[in-house]
Amino acid sequence: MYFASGSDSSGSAADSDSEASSAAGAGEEESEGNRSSSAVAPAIIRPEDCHTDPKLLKALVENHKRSFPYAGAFLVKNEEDTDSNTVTRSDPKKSIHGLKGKELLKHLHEIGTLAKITSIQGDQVLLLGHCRLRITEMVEEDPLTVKVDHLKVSKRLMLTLELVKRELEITKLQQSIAKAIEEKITGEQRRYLLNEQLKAIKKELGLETDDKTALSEKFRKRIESRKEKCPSHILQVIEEELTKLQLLEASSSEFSVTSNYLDWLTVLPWGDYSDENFDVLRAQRILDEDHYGLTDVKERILEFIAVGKLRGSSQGKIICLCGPPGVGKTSIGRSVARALNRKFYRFSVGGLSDIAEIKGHRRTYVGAMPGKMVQCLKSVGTSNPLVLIDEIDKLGRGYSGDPASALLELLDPEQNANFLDHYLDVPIDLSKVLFVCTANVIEMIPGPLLDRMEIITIAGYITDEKMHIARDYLEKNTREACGIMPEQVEVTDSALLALIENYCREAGVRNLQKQIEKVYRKIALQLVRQGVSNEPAREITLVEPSEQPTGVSIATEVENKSQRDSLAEDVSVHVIPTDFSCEKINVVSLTTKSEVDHYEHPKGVSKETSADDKATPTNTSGKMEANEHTEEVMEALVDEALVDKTVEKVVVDASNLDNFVGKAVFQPERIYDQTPVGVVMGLAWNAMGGSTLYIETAKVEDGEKKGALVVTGQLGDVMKESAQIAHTICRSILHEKEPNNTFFTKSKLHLHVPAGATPKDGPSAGCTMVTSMLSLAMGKLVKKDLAMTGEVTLTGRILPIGGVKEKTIAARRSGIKTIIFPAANRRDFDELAPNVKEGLEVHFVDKYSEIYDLAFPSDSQALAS
Ligand SMILES: Nc1ncnc2c1ncn2[C@@H]1O[C@H](COP(=O)(O)OP(=O)(O)OP(=O)(O)O)[C@@H](O)[C@H]1O
Repeated sequence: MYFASGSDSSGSAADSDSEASSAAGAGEEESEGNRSSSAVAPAIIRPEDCHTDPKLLKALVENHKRSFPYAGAFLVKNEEDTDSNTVTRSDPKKSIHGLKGKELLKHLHEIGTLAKITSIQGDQVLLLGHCRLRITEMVEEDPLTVKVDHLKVSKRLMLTLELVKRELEITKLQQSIAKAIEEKITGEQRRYLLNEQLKAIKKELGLETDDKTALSEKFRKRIESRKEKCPSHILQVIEEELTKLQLLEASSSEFSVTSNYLDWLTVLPWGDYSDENFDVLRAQRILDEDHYGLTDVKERILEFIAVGKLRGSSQGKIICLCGPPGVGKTSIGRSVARALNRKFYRFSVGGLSDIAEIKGHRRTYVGAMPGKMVQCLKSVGTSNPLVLIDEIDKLGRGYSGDPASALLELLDPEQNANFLDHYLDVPIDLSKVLFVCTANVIEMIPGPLLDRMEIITIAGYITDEKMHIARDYLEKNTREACGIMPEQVEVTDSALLALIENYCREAGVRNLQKQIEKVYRKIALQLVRQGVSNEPAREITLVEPSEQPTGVSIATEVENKSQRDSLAEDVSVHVIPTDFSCEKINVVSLTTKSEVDHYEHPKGVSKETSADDKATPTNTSGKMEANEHTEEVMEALVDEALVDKTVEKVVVDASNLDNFVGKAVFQPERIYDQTPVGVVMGLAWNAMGGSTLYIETAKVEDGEKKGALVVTGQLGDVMKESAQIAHTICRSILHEKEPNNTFFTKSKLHLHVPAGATPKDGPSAGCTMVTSMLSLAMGKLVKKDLAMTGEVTLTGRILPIGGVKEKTIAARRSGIKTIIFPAANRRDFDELAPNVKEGLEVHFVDKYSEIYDLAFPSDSQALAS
């Protein structure tokens, strides 16, 4: 950096962070404006490194003594800017001090600063910068004295001003923010302080306790009332947790975990039991009240209650109600709870795969919850509810733990006295809980669970039972739910029968219930359309002729007139113009307000006019006078209307059923009235109930060594094997019956089981397949209205099958008169209700030869093949 000395003096100067160098004084004449001087120093040089030019110092001292002590200071140009020959990189200071006059001037910046010499001590000069200068010409060489121009700087000032303004704004903003924050903090502090003071005062006065104390009080109060009944280990845990709660900071997460835990612990009904009712007669009445039939199921339940009565408690058994959907498993469970006077809780475990649903989460998890059983106890408020676990056969596969094992721990009477929920972490006694499970198929229930269950099977209903259920339970409930009076509707037996047989053929009655609901919804709409409302207020609309041919009307609500008197109090009368002749007064109908609004006016009557008139009852006396007899006639007609328009009953019978529920969904199961050669009816069952099915066999082609069998109809492996077995047996039977018949060795057969889209499996169609193939081989028709079921072995033995009741019901539904069952199933059949067995000819067989005799009686019609 370089400094220039004052105008008429010269010298050198240096300040603390820059280096002084030489300067040249200027002549007297420059003092007014053009002053010249110079000082040279390289950057980053310490004061001790400074070179003092005695001539320059002397000039500066002289200047300082005068009344105008100024010098000019100029920066040395950067090395790059200067001539490298003159100022070398290695020693710029030395080089610059060696220069004089013009040479030196060349290395100085043209612009410099006018500086006041404030003090000179020894060879140290203190300068104070004032304004900018520009060197114009050199006056003296040594010390360098130059003429200068004083520069005005207005543009820079403007820029500086802008910067200053900006800085000012920023400072102001910062100040206001700081102020706001400060105010907020002090406000909050104030509020907090005041609140704390208030709390302290209230506490002192005994008006309020703090949050922690209030919470602890709440938990203590809850448990206080059942301290006697609550197990001691639970009380101990509660006490420990309460102490812990007092030590925790109310805002900490641990505090909320502990208080939640205490909430659960104290809310459970420890030792609270509902008084069990073991009155068998009452139970029977309740069960009959809720369900038709199901005698064996009810009997089993009553036995169970009777044992409970003798023992004094009913625990120790898990009942499992098993049967197709909609047969009333869930609702039976609900009835049992009612009969025993236990609270009812239901949860489904279908698809359940997380054992936390049963056992709860550990408390360490965020959002941890106890399992279903603890939730159940909380919601029912007693320790001995009836818990219905639905869909136990559809339990999911666990990804963390096995849900079946968790259920076992819950259900097993041996284990559940000390059931441990992960969340509660204290043993709970569930031994007084009565568990009832439901399932569609027993086979899918996990073995260890099944082992501990008392299975009660509900097979499904026959038409007759469905009729009773529909008539006495479903229809009644639905009618009430729809707000329809019994006298307003009649659903005939034929309609119900058609509904059951053609629309809802499944084992249960859920679909039947839906269809009945559909019928009643339609009836409700029909009744409303007819203008019947079961609401108390009713309106009668009369149509009064307009005397004006333009259609201007006297339509109004007739109030306080004689008509009104003749009606019930809650009936009002609307008069709407229809005709221009005053003789014609029509009672439109007994109607609701909405019907009045939608009333179609006859031609010639302006709807708008009528509507307006109707809305604003005007003085109609003039018009009424014009039709003196109107009132009289109307009165008579209203009376008549009341008599005539009593509610028309809606009758639903088989002929108009499809107006209510659409076209029938089911075609009759029977495809053939008399099965042709090669076709035999079999019986099948699955989770949905029983059904009949046909086994059809046809010949594909003939020829030496062509004997073979193809099967179709989505048959499973077991059923395919059954077909192979049947094919083999048929050969030996045919050989025995007709030794010369070579049908099976020469014919390629095709066996099909409709319906082709439904997958089927199981061995129970074995005997039916044999019969079907033999019928074809011998060209004999099978006995009419015969159905059979039974597994067949290679030696012709008939093995038992499942679903006897379902199959019997299905056979009855299809109008079958004779059924063949395996002899081993006789017991199952004997257990069936008499109404299920009624009118059926049933044969129990051990060997296929017996079936043969039944299926092809000696007088059967033989057809030529
Ligand atoms: N015997 C019956 N008497 C009167 N109503 C019955 C009878 N059986 C079933 N119901 C009625 O049928 C409806 C369906 O019954 P529910 O829901 O109990 O069937 P579910 O066997 O539990 O079916 P899912 O296996 O699909 O759960 C209920 O409204 C029930 O009241």
